[in-house]
Amino acid sequence: MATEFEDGFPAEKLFDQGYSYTYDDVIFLPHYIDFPTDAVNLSTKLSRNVPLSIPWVSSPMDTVTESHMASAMAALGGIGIIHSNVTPSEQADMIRSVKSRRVPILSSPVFKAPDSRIVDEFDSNDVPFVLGLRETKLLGYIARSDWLGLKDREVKLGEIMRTDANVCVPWDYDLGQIDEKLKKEGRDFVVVEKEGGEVVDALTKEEVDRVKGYPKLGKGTVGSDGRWMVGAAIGTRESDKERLEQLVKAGVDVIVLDSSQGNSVYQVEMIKYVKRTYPELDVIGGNVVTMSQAQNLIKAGVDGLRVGMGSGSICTTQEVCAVGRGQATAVYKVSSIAAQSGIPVIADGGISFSGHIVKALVLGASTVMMGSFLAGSTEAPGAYDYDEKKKCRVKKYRGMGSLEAMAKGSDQRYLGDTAKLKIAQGVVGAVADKGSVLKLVPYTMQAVKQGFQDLGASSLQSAHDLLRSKTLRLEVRTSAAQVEGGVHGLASHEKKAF
Ligand SMILES: NC(=O)C1=CN([C@@H]2O[C@H](COP(=O)(O)OP(=O)(O)OC[C@H]3O[C@@H](n4cnc5c(N)ncnc54)[C@H](O)[C@@H]3O)[C@@H](O)[C@H]2O)C=CC1
Ligand SMILES: O=c1[nH]c(=O)c2[nH+]cn([C@@H]3O[C@H](COP(=O)(O)O)[C@@H](O)[C@H]3O)c2[nH]1
Ligand SMILES: [K+]
Repeated sequence: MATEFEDGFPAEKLFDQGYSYTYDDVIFLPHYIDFPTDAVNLSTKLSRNVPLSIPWVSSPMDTVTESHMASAMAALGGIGIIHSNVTPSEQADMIRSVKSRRVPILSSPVFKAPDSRIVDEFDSNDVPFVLGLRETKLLGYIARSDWLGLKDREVKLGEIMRTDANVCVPWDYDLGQIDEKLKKEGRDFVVVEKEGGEVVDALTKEEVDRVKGYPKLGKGTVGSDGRWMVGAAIGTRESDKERLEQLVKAGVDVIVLDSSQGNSVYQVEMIKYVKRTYPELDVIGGNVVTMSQAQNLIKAGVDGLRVGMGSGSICTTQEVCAVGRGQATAVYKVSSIAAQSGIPVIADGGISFSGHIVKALVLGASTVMMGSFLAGSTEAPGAYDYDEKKKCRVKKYRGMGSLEAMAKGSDQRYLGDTAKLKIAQGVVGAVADKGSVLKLVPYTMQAVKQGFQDLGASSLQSAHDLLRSKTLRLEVRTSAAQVEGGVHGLASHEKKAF
C-alpha cells in the first residue's frame, strides 16, 4: 500500500538536514497491518556468510561476552563476539568451549585427581559432586550425599568414587536429550564429553530444569562444522595476526576488527591480510558512522560493518574527542551505502529497550549489538553484587576504553605502545540484574515483532524495502513529544514489560 499523502518525512529527507539524530529523537509513523505478529520473520545476516535466525549480537567486551554468553546467544539464534582483553590462548579456549557444547549452560564442575583427598570441596552447599579426572578424562565421581555418609574421609578419591560410564553424554546432546536421560535414569547430573572422552562440563538437573523453564529455544546458530557459531574480536596490531591464527585454529566463525574509528590504514591493511590469509573467514570492519568511512572498508573487502561511535552507554568518546554521530543518523547513512554492496550492518551501542532495536533494524541495520542491555544477565561474566542504595543485584559493566579495562590488558593496543599519557574513553559502572538472556531475548524479540507489525513489515527485507521506497515515514520528536511518549504524570508506577 503506497502512501497517497505527503505525511511525515521519508528517511532520506529527514536525515539530510544537518542534525545528528539518535533513536529517541525519531519516531516511525504506523502503516498497515495485514499479518499476525507471529508471521514476522526476523532472520538475518551478521555478515556476508553468517546467517542468524534473530538479529542479535553480544558485544566484544570483557563484562559482556565470554563462553557462557556466546553459547546462549548461539542457542537463541544470535551470535556472541568474544572479547580480546585476554591472552590469545585464553580467547581461543573460550571459542573451544562454545564449540564443545549444545546447551546454553556453563557450570564449571569441581574435579580432582583420583589419588588426592577431598579437603574442603564440599564446604560450599553449591557443590553437588566432585569428578575424578585424569588429565581431561572422567574416571569416576563422588556425590555430596555419598561423601557426607562416609565414616573415613581420609581416603583417596579413587578409592571411594563411583565409576559409571552411563553418566556421560556426547557433546552434541541438546537440552531435550539431556533432560530425557536425567528423567529416565533418575539422575541428578550428567557429564558431557567430547570425542575422545575429554570432559566438557557436568550439568545438574537443577540447571537443566532452570533453562527448561524459559521460552522454548528456536533454531540455534550452527556453522558448517556442525557446531555453534561464535565470533571473536581482534585489533589491528602486528601481534593480532598471531592472535588470529590461534582463533582460527580454535574454529572461530567470524572476526570483528574492534576499533572506535575503523577507517584507518591499520584496519584497511588488516582486512586485506585476513581476506588474503583466510579467504573463507568473514571479517567485520568498524566502527564507522559515515558513508565514506564505510565505502573505504567495503573497498578493502569487509564482509560486514559495525556502526556506532560514542553512542554506547559507557562511552565518553564524543565528550573526549568531539567525534562521532547520533546513532540513528549513523545507522541510516552507513546502511544506505552498505546495502548497495550487499554488506550487512551491525547497529552497535545505545540500545536500551525494544523500541531502539526496532528503530535500528528499520533504519537499515541487519543486526543490533548490545553491551549494557546484556551485561546484568546470568550469562554475562562476573558475579553479582548487591547495591544497597538501589536495593537490587548488580553486575559490573565497563567500557573497553576505561582506565580499568585498559589496565587489564587493552592498554598496549589502546594508546599505542609508546604512549605515556593514558586518556580514558569509557567508564566503569554497574547494571541491574536482568535474569537470564534465555528469557530476556525471546520476550524482547516478541516486542520487536510487534513494532514490525505496526509498520507493516513482515521481515527485515520488507522493512528495508519500505525504508528505501520512501513508504516508511518518520518524524523528529520534540523534547515535549519525547516526554509524552514515555510514562508521565503519574504519582508512581511500576514498569514491567514481561
Ligand atoms: N564504538 C565506540 O564508540 C568506541 C569503542 N571503543 C572500544 O574501546 C576499545 C579500543 O578502541 P580503540 O581505542 O579505537 O582501539 P584501536 O586499537 O583501533 O586504536 C588504538 C590506537 O592504536 C592505534 N593503532 C591501531 N593499530 C595500529 C598499528 N598497527 N600501528 C600503530 N598504531 C595503531 C590507533 O590509531 C589508535 O590510536 C575497543 O574495544 C572499542 O570497541 C572505544 C571508544 C569508542
Ligand atoms: O566510547 C567508548 N568507550 C569505551 O570504553 C567502550 N567500550 C565499548 N564501547 C562501545 O560501546 C558498545 C556498547 O554500548 P551499549 O552499552 O550502549 O550497548 C560496544 O559494543 C562498543 O562499540 C565503548 N565506547
Ligand atoms: K555515550
